[in-house]
Amino acid sequence: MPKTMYDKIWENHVVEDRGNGVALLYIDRHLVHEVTSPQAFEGLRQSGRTIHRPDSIIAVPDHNVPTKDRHLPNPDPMSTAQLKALSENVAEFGLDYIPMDDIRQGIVHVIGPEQGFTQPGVTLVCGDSHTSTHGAFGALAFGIGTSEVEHVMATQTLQLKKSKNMRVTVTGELPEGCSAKDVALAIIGAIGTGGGTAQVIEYAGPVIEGLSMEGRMTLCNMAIEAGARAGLVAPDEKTFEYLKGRPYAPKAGQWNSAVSFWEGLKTDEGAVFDREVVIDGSEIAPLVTWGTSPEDVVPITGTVPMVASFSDPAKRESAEKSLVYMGLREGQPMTEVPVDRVFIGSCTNSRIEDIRAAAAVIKGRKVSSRVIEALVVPGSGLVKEQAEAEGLDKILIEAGFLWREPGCSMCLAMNPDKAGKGEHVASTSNRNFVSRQGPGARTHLVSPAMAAAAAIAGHFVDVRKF
Ligand SMILES: CC(C)[C@H](C(=O)O)[C@@H](O)C(=O)O
Ligand code: SF4
Repeated sequence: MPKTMYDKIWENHVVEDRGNGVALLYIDRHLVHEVTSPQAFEGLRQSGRTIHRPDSIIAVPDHNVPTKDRHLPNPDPMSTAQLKALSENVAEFGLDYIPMDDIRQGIVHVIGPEQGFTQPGVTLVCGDSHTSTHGAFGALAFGIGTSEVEHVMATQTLQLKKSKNMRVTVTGELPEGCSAKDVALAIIGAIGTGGGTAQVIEYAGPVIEGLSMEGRMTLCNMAIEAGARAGLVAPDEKTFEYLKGRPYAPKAGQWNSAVSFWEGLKTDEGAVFDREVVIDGSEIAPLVTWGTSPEDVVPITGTVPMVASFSDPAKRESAEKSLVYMGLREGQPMTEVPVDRVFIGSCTNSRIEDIRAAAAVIKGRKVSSRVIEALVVPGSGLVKEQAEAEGLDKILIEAGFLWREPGCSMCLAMNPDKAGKGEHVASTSNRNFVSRQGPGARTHLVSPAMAAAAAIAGHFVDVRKF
């Protein structure tokens, strides 16, 4: 019977079939950050257990790290405690660790692929919901809770229920001025934040094939915002090219056999998906969110929706609340929404391609005087180094942007980078929840090019006409 890529990876990892679609699955790789690991290490210590395969783990601090003045004491005692716990735990358990002052440090979902640790066909977990990012390489990658982190550390397995197969095909050609972020937002806008529940989404079609690895990561990163267990893209020449020569990638002697195994992972001709969604990529426009859920998207050419336009009463009620929180009025053109702060970063959009896209818009222009602060936070030290080698930092700094050290930063404000109450933030991150970027802050999700254009204009603007 023809199989999907998800079926194949699942079957390759079953240790024990427990019936009813439940199985004990072997976990190949595990990424660890400071927020969701302290209790897991503590649990191991208390039960006198060790880590089954220390070589399956890379640990890195990212959420709490300050993005400036790293030589000074961390102002937040909770962050300090978590960062200290991570460095002590990795030493005690003998794990690969990328400390804060290492050029390779960065957001866990940026550094995994960058180090070649993320590979096609593997099962990869992390105590973090955006682990779906790694599906861009054809890895079965998903977020787990802290108790599962401990379980994987101790046993290298997880008991899981198999998800359903869903395929989202994006046809046609992406219009000028649109990027992977707009594709991700368009999909969530179409299927909703519950659209992928209990499913693994395989992204396919010419638009997906045309995306770079960075773009595919942006797309899979947001699979979780559509409620999916994981996102997947079939590995191809771009995937192999990206991985070749990276520190953890297969070495010369094993490379060819790895590639032929990876080539066999793609979904077989005629495999049946439980659900198929087709989106016309040529209809996608640069998108902006107006509400407090990632599904609340409108094209930049559009207006804030009328509450009465939602047929579902629950959605009507939440739209009403969102508009009050966001300080927007029904029918307001999106280009009239002001921007007080700009954040270009996060595991969604902090890779070199994202910084290049922002710099291309910003070059020779100045950040609007109404913008309090415009931040660019590269996803890793290596991204930062590359951007600086290309002179992108200079373009950004000359325009009035702040150029920072890598980390999660204002994506979730677990560090000193926060937006103020009532401020509208043009943000390249993935969640626009209430107070996500600081108490009372109003997040609008956009692509890097759209965030850059908003910084210059001081309000949202169509980057295609900019
Ligand atoms: C802190 C962590 C548990 C959390 C997650 O799992 O996603 C964070 O990364 C986020 O983006 O909200
Ligand atoms: S950048 Fe944001 S979404 Fe990504 S791991 Fe960090 S906090 Fe979570």
